[in-house]
Amino acid sequence: MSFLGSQSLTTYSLVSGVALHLFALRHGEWDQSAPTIVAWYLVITALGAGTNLIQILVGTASISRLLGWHLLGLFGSIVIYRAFFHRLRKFPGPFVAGVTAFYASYLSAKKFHKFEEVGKLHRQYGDYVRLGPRELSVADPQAVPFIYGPTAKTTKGPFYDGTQPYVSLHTDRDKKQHARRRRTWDHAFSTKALLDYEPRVSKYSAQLLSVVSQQAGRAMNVARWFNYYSFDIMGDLTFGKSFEMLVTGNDSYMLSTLHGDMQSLGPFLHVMWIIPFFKRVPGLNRSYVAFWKWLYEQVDIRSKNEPERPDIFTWILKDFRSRDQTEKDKLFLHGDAELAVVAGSDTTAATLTNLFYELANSPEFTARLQSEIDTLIEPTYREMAQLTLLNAAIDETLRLHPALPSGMQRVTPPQGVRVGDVYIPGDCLVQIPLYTLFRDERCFHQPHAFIPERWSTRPELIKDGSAYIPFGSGPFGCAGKQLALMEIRRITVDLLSRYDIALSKEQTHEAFYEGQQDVFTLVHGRGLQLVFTERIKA
Ligand code: HEM
Repeated sequence: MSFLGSQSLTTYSLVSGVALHLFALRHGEWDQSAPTIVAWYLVITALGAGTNLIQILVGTASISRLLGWHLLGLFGSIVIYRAFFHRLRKFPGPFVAGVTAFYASYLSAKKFHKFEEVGKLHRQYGDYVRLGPRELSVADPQAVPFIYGPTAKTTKGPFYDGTQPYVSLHTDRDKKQHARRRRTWDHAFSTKALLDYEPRVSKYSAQLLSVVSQQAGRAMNVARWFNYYSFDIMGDLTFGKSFEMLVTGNDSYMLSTLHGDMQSLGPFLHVMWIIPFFKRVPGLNRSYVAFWKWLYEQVDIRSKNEPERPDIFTWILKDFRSRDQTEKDKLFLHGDAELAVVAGSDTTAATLTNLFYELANSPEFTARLQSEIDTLIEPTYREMAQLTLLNAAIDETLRLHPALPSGMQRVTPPQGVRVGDVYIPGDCLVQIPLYTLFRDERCFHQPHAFIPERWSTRPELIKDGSAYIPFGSGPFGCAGKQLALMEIRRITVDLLSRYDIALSKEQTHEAFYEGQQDVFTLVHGRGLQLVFTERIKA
């Protein structure tokens, strides 16, 4: 005997799926709850099967069949809604992109060249492309102030929840709280604080010089050594000790874990609901748990050992100690420790690699740059900051190869955002692909060519400089920009004053470009083989 007819229960199952989507999942963000939702499904299914509940209710209907109808209702409703009723439906783009965020993941995973794939979509569909069900890629230079500018009404998107429960300054989505924390970071990068960091930067520059002197005349993978340089500096300025990679010549635990995670998780950054599984499911989370245990140990050691001269962590600890030191404060502290190393390393290393690639391809410009550098005897940070050609080369490198090539995710405010004639509805994800934008004819003449002079003697080659934001802009712009520039200038000056550079015979342009990987920041998977030759000065 059955309590309900099998037919009506099938209908209820289907309708329950539709209702779950329309009245619950369609509203708000559920990414962080994904493991809990899946766990509930498993529990209910097990209970239904284990207690013969279904048999009592419907006789012959099986739990798996009803679950099937429920899921059909749920996913059917999601697809129909996204394709035909969603507020972004009028924006052009591949049909699949509008239906599932896995499309953007597919673009990311395909050779890790999302910046190029998205560029192709813009050439096909125009400035506004629907890249995901709730996501727009915007390549309109006019949109920059509305999405990233100091007075933009946008907030950071769900991508930033990827580090939950650890919330760093970078991943803090609460604007007020972020502004409070940002003041601490701004102290850590004040002009005075930077002077404390200068001797450390010089020390690691000298270590890298020593490595280069041993390998001069032979092909050398500089991408690897620039990574060691930037990571060792950030280790020193955060944990009070270098990772010693410039000395040992081996990858540290931090670098290999970070790069491993970026490779495996990079493609999932558009489907953030998957990330919590990697943190909470036993077995899957082994590397995650081990990493944070290691990080806690480093923070603990650093907290008990104050360095002679203040470092970045001095400021973060000071703020932490002035607070109640609640569990939340501890999550902030450890989130910030990770951020300091992560934000400061790959970005700087990738920029150095790209800079040296461009310089090796521009011998005439590099010779002039060397002459400029030769005017300084023992260059200080302040003096290096005045080198016109050096600064122009860095700017031009970041234009052609932005360290965050696909831009930064933001959410539009409830009232939406208007850019000229285009209205972007509220509560949508927007992202400006910096790689595409910085190579836009509307912003720069000869946009694909490396012409540093556009930033010095030939400003007419810049049509719209306001779109150029390699360090971001507004309240969430890069906190460590001046440290990054100090590191880049120091090692560039030290190397170019002693060495000429050239691509090694084996290094092709294709391999260099193919090896660039977009995993939120840009990394050089295949490296860059350069040959350093001692300079013969007149
Ligand atoms: C060439 C090197 C660098 C580039 C191109 C760069 C670029 C950027 C960009 C575009 C952002 C905005 C990210 C977003 O909105 O999601 C950012 C944020 C940030 N960067 Fe950098 N960065 C570089 C080096 C550094 C260094 C050396 C540090 C030192 C720790 C650093 C610390 C930070 C921090 C703390 C944030 C978060 C700021 C906030 O949310 O208020 N960066 N960076």
